[in-house]
Amino acid sequence: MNATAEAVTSQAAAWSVDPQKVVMDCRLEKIFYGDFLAVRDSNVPIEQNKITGFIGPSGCGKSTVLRSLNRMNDLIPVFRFEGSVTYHGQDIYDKSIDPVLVRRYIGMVFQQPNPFSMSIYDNVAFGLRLNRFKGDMDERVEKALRSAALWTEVKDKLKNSGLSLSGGQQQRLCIARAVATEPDVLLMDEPCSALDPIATRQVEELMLELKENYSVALVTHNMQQATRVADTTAFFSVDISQGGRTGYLVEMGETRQVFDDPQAKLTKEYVSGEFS
Ligand SMILES: Nc1ncnc2c1ncn2[C@@H]1O[C@H](COP(=O)(O)OP(=O)(O)OP(=O)(O)O)[C@@H](O)[C@H]1O
Repeated sequence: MNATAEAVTSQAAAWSVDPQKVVMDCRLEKIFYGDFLAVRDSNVPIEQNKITGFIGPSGCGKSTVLRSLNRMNDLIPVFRFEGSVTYHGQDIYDKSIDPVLVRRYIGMVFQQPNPFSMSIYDNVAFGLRLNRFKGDMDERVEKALRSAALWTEVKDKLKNSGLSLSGGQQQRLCIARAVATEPDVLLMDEPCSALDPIATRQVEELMLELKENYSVALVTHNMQQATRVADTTAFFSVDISQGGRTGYLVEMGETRQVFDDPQAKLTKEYVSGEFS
């Protein structure tokens, strides 16, 4: 069986998900940058209150897929999307949908902690002000910082610059900023790659707490991290059979199954470290 046929079969065979628990139904048919087909044929359901991990070798399209889930790629002029991403029954790529509103409900945390050059308080309040939040700002800022497990460390220095924090604290500040507007889904693109092991562990523990209230999609290069935090894992690979380098979903399932009993040969080779 060739890689393409194997991928289609394994996706179908490995896993079935209860549609009632799917918060985002992502059917990614083709994603282009200009003429380059970056990702094809990947159905990636994101389940409610679970962490869905995306793993795979460099360049297989993990970040492209993640950024397609809240229309972040729209900011790239050559980006073109075919397929649908349905959030609570609404296709976010429908012409009538405002991408800014999409990002209000589907928030994002990036690889490099990127606090704005402003106070800790203002960093968290930023999105609320943008959305013309009329409620008690202090209360919401505190709530967001508590959700990001940062409150006790910063409560006495809220006027200090966000840039004065350590890398791990900055990343938790970015998580606080993302959750302040109370989104529904959090997209996290390698949120620990710039952090040391202690800060990584703190952010991982935070992710496990956050999934009580949010549905999380997580790109990670770190397979141990996927096994520690992801409920479900999607493994992507690169198809070079047509002369290009096109990413596609090989297999998706419960994390334990993907790592301990992979259905596809490619998944088995990847999780056992035979190729990276
Ligand atoms: N803005 C862009 N313009 C053109 N091509 C891009 C752009 N962003 C990504 N690509 C290409 O799309 C493909 C997938 O990239 P992507 O960053 O999504 O992969 P990835 O699996 O997240 O990689 P990594 O693990 O190295 O971060 C790569 O071939 C990359 O060069």
